[in-house]
Amino acid sequence: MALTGATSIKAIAESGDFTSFPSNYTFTNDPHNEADPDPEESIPIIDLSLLTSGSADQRSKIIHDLGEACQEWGVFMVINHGVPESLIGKMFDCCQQFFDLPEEEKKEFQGKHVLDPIRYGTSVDNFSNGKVVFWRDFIKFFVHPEFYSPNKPPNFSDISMEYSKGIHQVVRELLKGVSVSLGLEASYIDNAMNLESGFQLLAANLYPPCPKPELAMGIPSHTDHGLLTILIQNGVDGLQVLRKGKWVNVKPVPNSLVVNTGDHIEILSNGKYKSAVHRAVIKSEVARMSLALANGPSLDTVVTPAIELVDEENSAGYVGMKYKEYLELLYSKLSGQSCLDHVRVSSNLK
Ligand SMILES: O=C(O)CCC(=O)C(=O)O
Ligand SMILES: [Fe+2]
Repeated sequence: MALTGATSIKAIAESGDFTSFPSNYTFTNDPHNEADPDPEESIPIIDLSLLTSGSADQRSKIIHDLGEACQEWGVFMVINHGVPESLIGKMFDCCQQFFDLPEEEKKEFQGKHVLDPIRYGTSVDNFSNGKVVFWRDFIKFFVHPEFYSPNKPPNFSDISMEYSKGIHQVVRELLKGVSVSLGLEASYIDNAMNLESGFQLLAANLYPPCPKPELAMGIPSHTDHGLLTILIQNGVDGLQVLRKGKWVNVKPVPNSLVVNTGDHIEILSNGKYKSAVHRAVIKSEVARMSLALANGPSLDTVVTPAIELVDEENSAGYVGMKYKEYLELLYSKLSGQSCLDHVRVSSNLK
């Protein structure tokens, strides 16, 4: 089989047609340094029901924990989030059915432009300018404020609409807590980021079984562009987050949502909360699937550090940029690598 970027990883993995591992899948930039198998601290857990309906004491404890999770980790798990397990199960079923479609049918969804609302692809966006192909197929679609979805399988659209609405609700609640943790009004981020028309991008990632998982990479080290990304997986681990210079394996507790901070939380908080650096490794003999739902400001919002967080001691560390322009820069010029350096005020590197 010809190993070109246009061939899905699923088709390649299923063909089993390797005499030696193809060099264009061998990833060397980000050496596969092992994550610490037994880290001293574990990833924080936030009980959302205490944030939304706990006592005043419980609420202030959770807000404190949430602030600490954002500041110290950039990743945390949310339990009692209210998104039904059955709905999550249906989402995975739909995504599996999508990836199981014949190649020609999936290719109908290949976008031409990086901001096309539905994009099926392999490796990473705009990968053709890079030499390494990552061990991942994806389908990405915009679900808010306008809703798009592939029309195959037939119930994909209904299920993903229900799922993304449920997640938007969770994100808006979390961002109330994040606002208070920054010393701002609870509705601050919701208003400043125009979350009523906030941009949501749903990405389903498929990482098929790999004959040499130690040589390949699913998604290399990166940060996400939005405010918060909500991630769930099909029970197979592979997400790692960089903490204090070391990769930490994320092992979600049952029925939790994994949340990571994105670039626009870093900008808005004037660098108090950093955008989480993470990657997806290939480890398993079985297929891994993850659903990453990026939740950002509205596309027209010009994001700057919150004025309340800027003073003589803490000058603004980032220049304002419209979120849409940020995305265009990220995807068309920078091939999905972090854009933060472009908005960071260089005299204020933290
Ligand atoms: O599959 C994962 O665990 C990570 C996915 C991810 O980082 C992304 O889609 O941006
Ligand atoms: Fe990511």
